[in-house]
Amino acid sequence: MATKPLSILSVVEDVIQKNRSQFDDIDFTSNIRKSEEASSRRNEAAMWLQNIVGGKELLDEPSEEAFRIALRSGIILCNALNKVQPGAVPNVVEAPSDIDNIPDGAALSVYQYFENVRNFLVTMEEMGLPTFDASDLEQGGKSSRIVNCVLALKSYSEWKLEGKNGLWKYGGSPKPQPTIAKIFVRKNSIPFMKSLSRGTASLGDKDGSPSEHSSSIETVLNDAVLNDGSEEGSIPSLYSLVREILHDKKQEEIPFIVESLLNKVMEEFESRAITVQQETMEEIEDVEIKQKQNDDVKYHDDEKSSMQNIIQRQHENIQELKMIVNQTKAGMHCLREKYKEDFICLGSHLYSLSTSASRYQKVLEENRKLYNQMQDLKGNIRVYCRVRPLIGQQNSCGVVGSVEEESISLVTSSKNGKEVKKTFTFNKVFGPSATQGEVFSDTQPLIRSVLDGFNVCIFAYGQTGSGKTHTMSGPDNITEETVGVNYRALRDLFCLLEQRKDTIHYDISVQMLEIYNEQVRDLLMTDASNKRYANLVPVSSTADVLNLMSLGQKNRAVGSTAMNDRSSRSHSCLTVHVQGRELSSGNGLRGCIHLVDLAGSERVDKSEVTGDRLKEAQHINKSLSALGDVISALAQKQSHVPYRNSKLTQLLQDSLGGQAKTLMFVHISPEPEALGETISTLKFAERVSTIELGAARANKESGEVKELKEQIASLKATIARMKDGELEHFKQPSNRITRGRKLPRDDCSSIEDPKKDSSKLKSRSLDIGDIYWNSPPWSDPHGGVNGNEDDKESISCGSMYRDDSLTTDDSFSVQGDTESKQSSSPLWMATTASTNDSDEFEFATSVCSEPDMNWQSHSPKATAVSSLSVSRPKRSVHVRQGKNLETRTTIPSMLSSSPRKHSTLASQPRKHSGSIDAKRRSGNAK
Ligand SMILES: Nc1ncnc2c1ncn2[C@@H]1O[C@H](COP(=O)(O)OP(=O)(O)OP(=O)(O)O)[C@@H](O)[C@H]1O
Repeated sequence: MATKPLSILSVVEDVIQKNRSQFDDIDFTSNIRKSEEASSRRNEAAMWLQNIVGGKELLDEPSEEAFRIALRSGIILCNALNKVQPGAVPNVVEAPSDIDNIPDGAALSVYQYFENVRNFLVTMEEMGLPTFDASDLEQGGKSSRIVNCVLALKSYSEWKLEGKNGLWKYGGSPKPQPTIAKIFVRKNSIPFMKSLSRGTASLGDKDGSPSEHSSSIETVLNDAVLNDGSEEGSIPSLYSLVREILHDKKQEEIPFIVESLLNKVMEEFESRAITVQQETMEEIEDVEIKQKQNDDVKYHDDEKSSMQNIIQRQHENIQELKMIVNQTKAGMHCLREKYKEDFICLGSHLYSLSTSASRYQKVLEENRKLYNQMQDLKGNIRVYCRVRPLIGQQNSCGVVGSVEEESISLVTSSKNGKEVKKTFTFNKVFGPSATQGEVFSDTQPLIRSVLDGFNVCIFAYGQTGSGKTHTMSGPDNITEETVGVNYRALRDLFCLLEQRKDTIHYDISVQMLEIYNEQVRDLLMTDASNKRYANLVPVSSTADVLNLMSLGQKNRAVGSTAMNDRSSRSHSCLTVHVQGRELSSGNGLRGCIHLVDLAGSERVDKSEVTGDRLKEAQHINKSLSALGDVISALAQKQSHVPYRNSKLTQLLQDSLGGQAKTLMFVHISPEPEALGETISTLKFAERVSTIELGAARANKESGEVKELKEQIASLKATIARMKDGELEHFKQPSNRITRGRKLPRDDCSSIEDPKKDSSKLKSRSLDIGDIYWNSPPWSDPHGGVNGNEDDKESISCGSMYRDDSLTTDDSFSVQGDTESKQSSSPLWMATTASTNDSDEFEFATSVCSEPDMNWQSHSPKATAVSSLSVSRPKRSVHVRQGKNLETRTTIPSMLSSSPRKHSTLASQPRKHSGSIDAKRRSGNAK
């Protein structure tokens, strides 16, 4: 849009050009009306002044000239102002007293003129009321401004009279309200108006020729040009235009034409200014938009560049990360290689470690072997002698002359009264002052053997009151120092067990039996109704064993005799069964230790007893005599060892043969009156100590053998199930395949009920069925020593299995069905049983627990060590040359075989026939 230049000259020129014709047709009627309006206003002002001030200076309707002259002195104006606003002009210079004589129009003194008018105008201006120029009072034609001023004061006065306060706003002024455009125009208004004023004044000249008018207009235009400062070149055309308009106009028309022209110029100028302003605003907006767009572009550019920077940085980061990943990969590769090497290294270390471990195992095994070989070299039957102190005679040694490491001398008097010294040699001799600990220290190695799978028997032998119970159990008031071999042995057992727990797992069970008058009784029995089964109680600590021992002691039959009121007339046997499994190989081993406190060995005639006590003593002597027979048979390498002659030898069978290690504590009393018994005891003991059996063997079986056995057992079970009828046959008591032998009926009937409750101890009762199905076989690489049938029958490892040839209908029965027995796996048992002929008591131990089925299926060689009827190669029994052969004959009660009570078993064919029976028959034939 083309914007017209905003210069006064161009505006004036344009206005003149546009309104040229209009200036020619000015309506003078309106001019007249305006003139009338002006005179009316003047009259109103004059009237108001006259009313408020009074006086006669002002006429009712004064002419413009008269109005001006009346007000020239400023007195009326100041007085009127003081009336409206009292004290507004404090000092009003009054007119001289002869003012009436002063001609009209005569000039007042300069002082009056200046002072009053000035004060009036200043005050009016301060009050915010319209004013006029002081010169307006001097020149004609300007009364309208003076009139306006007076009417404004009047209006103010009326506003005040209405009781209003605050800022008064003049509403009656013909002045238009200022606008933006007018403000803009008013910039040049003062000189412009002055020019107009001057122009008007010049137009008012009487001469009033157009050239003079033109000259006035020219002056106005010149002022405008000078103030505008532009378009100097257009002045001539503007002059000619103005002249053209005014040259034919009358004098009185010119002000109106000029006023009209100026109004139009003002309007045009305002509209143009607004337009220019709008255009300027639009331009500014355009510029701003462009600026903004530029800014946006710049922002986008900046953003783009920052994004590019970010991308660049990220790219660099990615590169860096790639580098790190590559480095990490390389590191990982190195690490993997290193780990591989480490693994290989570790593997080789592990291999060497495992090799070392297996070597260590071998060394350990070798160590065990050597250890037990060393024990073997000491002899499998060892005899320790212990001398009891003289009771009540601390300083006397009685008949004991001297006690050496391995020998003891007795001082006796001969027939001729001379003192004779008799010396006896043993593996070890403990004097009266030997402590319980010292006695046990030489027993300790045997305990270790038990955990290595050997059978051990420690028994205390000696006459009543010689200290057997003291050695085995301890005195009545037991302390840590005085506890006997039993407790110490078990404590050691558990100690070793703990040490070996990383290599071998052990299960320990305890059995406690008593043989009284050739009757076997379970000392751990808590249930009186169940007399036929001996308890085998699992234990896990010495405390458990102590509790059991205490229960056993309570159950044990104790009576008094003339010689020792605390004497026990029964044999008691504490048996500890050990079953171990090597954790590495799975190989199993079994061992057991019998701790036997024998009844007193004194002769009946010295016991001075009769009746029941005599019977007890006879039984005791009989069983000890049977023990002597067995030992004698072993010493003389007899083909037949009469284990079956007493319950005691049956019980200890496994510990008296070549399989076991035996330790006999021989106790002697130092009292002179016991000399005879002492000598007999020592002779017997010395004889025993000369026996040297073959090397003992551990009860071990390899994992492979064990596995095969399990398979066989499983197959047998299947066969048994298939052949149900046959199984039923086995279930019949009369047909049951068992091993054992008959015992007198009263053995069982005489069993006493302890009626003791030991509910704290968990025990389990075992029966023959357990053995039948589950007991592991006993293998003997050496085979048997006895070739004849008696031996086959009598070979026992401390157990007596019922022979089916001996069983009768009222014998013990298998508890539960046979298959169910497979689920329980007891290894050892003791049972009581009865037959038609007599009651029987049977007890079994680990070493004789092979089931008959297994036993039958084994080859003779493999099963040679099975308890009953498998022939064994002859073992070497060496009898050391004793110093005194007389020993053999001086203990008739022990060494001379009492009439052997051969079991009918030997001559009776066994019902569970097979190779075993065939062998037996062939043995009989020999
Ligand atoms: N080495 C010893 N030191 C101190 N006292 C002992 C010793 N040996 C035994 N006695 C004491 O001698 C007495 C008899 O001992 P003990 O009862 O052990 O004999 P025993 O051989 O078991 O008799 P019995 O055959 O009648 O059972 C007890 O009072 C016991 O304390």
